[in-house]
Amino acid sequence: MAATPTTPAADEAYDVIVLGAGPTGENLADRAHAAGLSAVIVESELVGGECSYWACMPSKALLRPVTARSDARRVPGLQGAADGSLDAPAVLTHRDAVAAHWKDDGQVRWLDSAGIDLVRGHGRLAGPRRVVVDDGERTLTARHAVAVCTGSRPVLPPVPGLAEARPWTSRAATSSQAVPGHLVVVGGGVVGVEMATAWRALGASVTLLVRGDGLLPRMEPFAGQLVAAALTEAGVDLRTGTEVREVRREIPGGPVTVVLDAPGGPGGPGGAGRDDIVADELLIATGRAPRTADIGLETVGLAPGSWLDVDDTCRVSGVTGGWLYGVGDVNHRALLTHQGKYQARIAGAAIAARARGVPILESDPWGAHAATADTRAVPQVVFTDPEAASVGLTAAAAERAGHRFQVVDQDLGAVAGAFLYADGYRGRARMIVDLDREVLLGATFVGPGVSELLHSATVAVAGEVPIERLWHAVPAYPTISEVWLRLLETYRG
Ligand SMILES: Cc1cc2nc3c(=O)[nH]c(=O)nc-3n(C[C@H](O)[C@H](O)[C@H](O)COP(=O)(O)OP(=O)(O)OC[C@H]3O[C@@H](n4cnc5c(N)ncnc54)[C@H](O)[C@@H]3O)c2cc1C
Ligand SMILES: NC(=O)c1ccc[n+]([C@@H]2O[C@H](COP(=O)([O-])OP(=O)(O)OC[C@H]3O[C@@H](n4cnc5c(N)ncnc54)[C@H](O)[C@@H]3O)[C@@H](O)[C@H]2O)c1
Repeated sequence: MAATPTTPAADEAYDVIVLGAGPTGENLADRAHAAGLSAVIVESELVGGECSYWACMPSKALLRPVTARSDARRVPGLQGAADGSLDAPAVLTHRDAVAAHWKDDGQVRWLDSAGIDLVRGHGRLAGPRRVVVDDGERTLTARHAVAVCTGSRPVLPPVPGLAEARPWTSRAATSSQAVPGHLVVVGGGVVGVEMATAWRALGASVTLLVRGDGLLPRMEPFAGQLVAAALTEAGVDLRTGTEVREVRREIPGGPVTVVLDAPGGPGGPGGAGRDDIVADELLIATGRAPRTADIGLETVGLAPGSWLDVDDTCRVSGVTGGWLYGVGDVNHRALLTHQGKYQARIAGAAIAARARGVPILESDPWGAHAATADTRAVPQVVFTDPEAASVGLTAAAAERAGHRFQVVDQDLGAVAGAFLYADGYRGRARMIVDLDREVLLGATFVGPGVSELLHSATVAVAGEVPIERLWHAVPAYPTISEVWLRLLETYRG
């Protein structure tokens, strides 16, 4: 019997099509809509993206009880109240609520209220300004722009047996319903240290394997050192200079054997060697890759699977007609929710200006149409215990960039506010001063409660506030912010 011919659905036209409803895509669609453009978002999983369900929000829900308990333990009079272990089931239940039980009704309601259309399904480019959803079920065309906001996914290094062992990646590490007895974490970056902190405090034995000589290699070295000391004190078995050579898991869901190339002799193939670790679970936290392998990049002359190379308006380079944008993780400028949302505001404004035919965009650094902060003033908080917070350049990055600069350090524990915040407060602050322009290039704070201190530094770095004016920004006494005064006093002599 002949198949019934189907009529192809007519193209649906919008001013802007957004691929991916993570924090970046939502904000881009919102900006476009606020500028009077029609916008549709295509989403293959949950509206809200990685951040809401398997990244920022659930991970911070797991970490908040850890830092709250530590803070309480360091305040005289409260120690007894905060003794004992965390109530793991209560923490996991709260985490489930923070992740909205992996349902996106609330975010869909927000899209509705914002006047943004939603198409569920996998979106792919099909030539200039066209997107097909779920292999042609629907075809969308864009009058002005298509914005790829498809984010990133975890990378598994090419270790024999690793993929077959089905290790945890960030999704399982933020959504697991049970605490593993023994968790091995590979990678000493942000995901590795945050998840080692959380699962250790929830009761797991944790082994953290790092191939370099320290943690958090993109931050000032003292950040990794202080976090490493605290993790070790908390009972984490931290092993640096260690490579994973092979992984074996004979029974799905059963124990996993991690074979190491560690100093002191590798374990042999077959049986368990001296340095092998047998654990209940293995988390791989070794970085991210773009989610661009299957989005039709080849139909517009780009290489599938690549990070999208963009200009400061987030427009993708090398695409005729300039209608394609790459915003958020997918452009690899700064893999952080707040930076993706910032880029979305900038790109949304640029798309709207171009749609209106504005002849010259404000595309100089710090202009309305130029993403600038995502390369020059990126704030990041690592929510470990102690917290590590930084913005702008480290000393090493300032050196590489050829600046003439001075490093100014301060013991955070010596500040009155810190002394009151916690008994035996341990922490450190550093600012990097540009000696030619007398402004801050960067700042780093490590210690309990420093996350809320970071925005002051972000304002100073992004605003290029002259040191002589910062001298008049008087921190309230007795707060941890008084570290600013100590840093400036040290610098001015
Ligand atoms: C464990 C962890 C913790 C983190 N914690 C923080 C933190 O505390 N603070 C912070 O700032 N950042 C944090 N991040 C980083 C943050 O999660 C990302 O920077 C952020 O989610 C990027 O947003 P995005 O919108 O670019 O991409 P995503 O959030 O990844 O969203 C992309 C969306 O696109 C959809 N999609 C992909 N392909 C298609 C397609 N072909 N068709 C339709 N839809 C598609 C996906 O389903 C997804 O919903 C963390 C990351 C991890 C892994
Ligand atoms: N609090 C936050 O802001 C937060 C939290 C989590 C994640 N994130 C973002 O998510 C992104 C991903 O985080 P991540 O920790 O996966 O990546 P990352 O790039 O921060 O760290 C990955 C680490 O793994 C190491 N590594 C790479 N290959 C390895 C291998 N084969 N064996 C052992 N180690 C290896 C790297 O040297 C690096 O130190 C980051 O860019 C981060 O900004 C942010």
